[in-house]
Amino acid sequence: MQVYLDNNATTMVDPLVVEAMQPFFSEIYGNPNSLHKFGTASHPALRKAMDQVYKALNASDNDDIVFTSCATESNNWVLKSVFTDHIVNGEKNHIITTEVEHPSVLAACRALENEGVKVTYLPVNNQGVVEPQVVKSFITDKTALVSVMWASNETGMINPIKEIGEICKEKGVLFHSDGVQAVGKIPVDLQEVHVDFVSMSAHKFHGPKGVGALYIKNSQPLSPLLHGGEHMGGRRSGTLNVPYIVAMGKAIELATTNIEEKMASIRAKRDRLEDALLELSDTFVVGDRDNRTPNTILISIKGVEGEGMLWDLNNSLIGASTGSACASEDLEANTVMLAIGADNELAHTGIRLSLSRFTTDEEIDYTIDQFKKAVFRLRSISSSFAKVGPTPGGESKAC
Ligand SMILES: Cc1ncc(COP(=O)(O)O)c(CN[C@@H](CS)C(=O)O)c1O
Repeated sequence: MQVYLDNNATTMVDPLVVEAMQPFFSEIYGNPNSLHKFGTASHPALRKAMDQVYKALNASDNDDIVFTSCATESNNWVLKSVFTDHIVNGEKNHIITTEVEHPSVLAACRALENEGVKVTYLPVNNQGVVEPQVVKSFITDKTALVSVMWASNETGMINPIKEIGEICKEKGVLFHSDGVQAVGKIPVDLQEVHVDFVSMSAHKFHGPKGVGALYIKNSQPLSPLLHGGEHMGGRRSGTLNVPYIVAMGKAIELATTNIEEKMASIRAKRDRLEDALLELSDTFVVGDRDNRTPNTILISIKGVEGEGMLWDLNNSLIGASTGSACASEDLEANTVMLAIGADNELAHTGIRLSLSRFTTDEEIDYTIDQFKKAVFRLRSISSSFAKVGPTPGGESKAC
């Protein structure tokens, strides 16, 4: 048996999505910007995909949704164009974000710091979420943008986006949320929550890699990141990737139809897995599961290096991660665990398990069995665990 539990890194493309893409490779393949029939033949499908995304997000007709190549592009677009539109002219000079954002936000912010922008990286609490009043306390009349991820790719913890949005609206500050780990996984209603910009990525909800989108509230101005053509109303140049846009529409429709039912089913499997793993001594899971995306567990196993655990699980054909795939090469401590106050040793023991709607009960049973065997094996050769020994009574909990 092989079990894929790294769905926060990327997901399998739903076979129904693959089917929806097919006609647009060799049958309806014209350039949508061409005026002839080969080009206009793709327009109905493009309109349908756009409608599917609007419906899934409950976006208003006054809002814009622009397809991009990925969420990394969407995140960079917001940050760099807010800089262009509101900071270069001297109107503002400050951006607020958090310490635990995805690298595509953090690296873009660091690039803007090199341009002289003042960036505040807010801390998170011991649950790994940022507190609205902390956001409010750092907003000044020079703040151009607040950027806070909707849900963490590492922990699944969900930030108080509605409350932060109300603060930003009251203060007249633009608000961006990296919605990659929320869209398609939990309800996102953009008429319920005030956010100016939301980034998303199809390969997180069973669409293909290489297509994402940016939601822009009230179609407000935002300078293009890419120039050179009137595509997407001049918002984002580049020939439309028709099969992938069609795929994103189908994928978001599948992911958000009966989403509560889908969430309940995934959550039940996740909770069963989490409860079983917490039976191991000296383990803890980051964040209260009631405020977490239904598919994610970030578990720390005292005395077991994350990378070692990954390889052991890999030998059992179980795919997991120690944190975001973008950081998988470095053997650094998990930054989110450091941010919530774990010490350096503990922060090296994090394992991220992320399920999907395709995860089966049999796969959960297999994972529980193999995970416990791996922990026993690795602890038996672990110098640190042997030295310390298990905590009497083996304190294990979600926190
Ligand atoms: C919150 C968040 N924001 C942006 C991205 C990037 O999405 P792209 O469409 O691939 O560019 C990701 C992708 N996180 C993967 C790969 S690093 C993970 O293992 O956590 C994300 O989780």
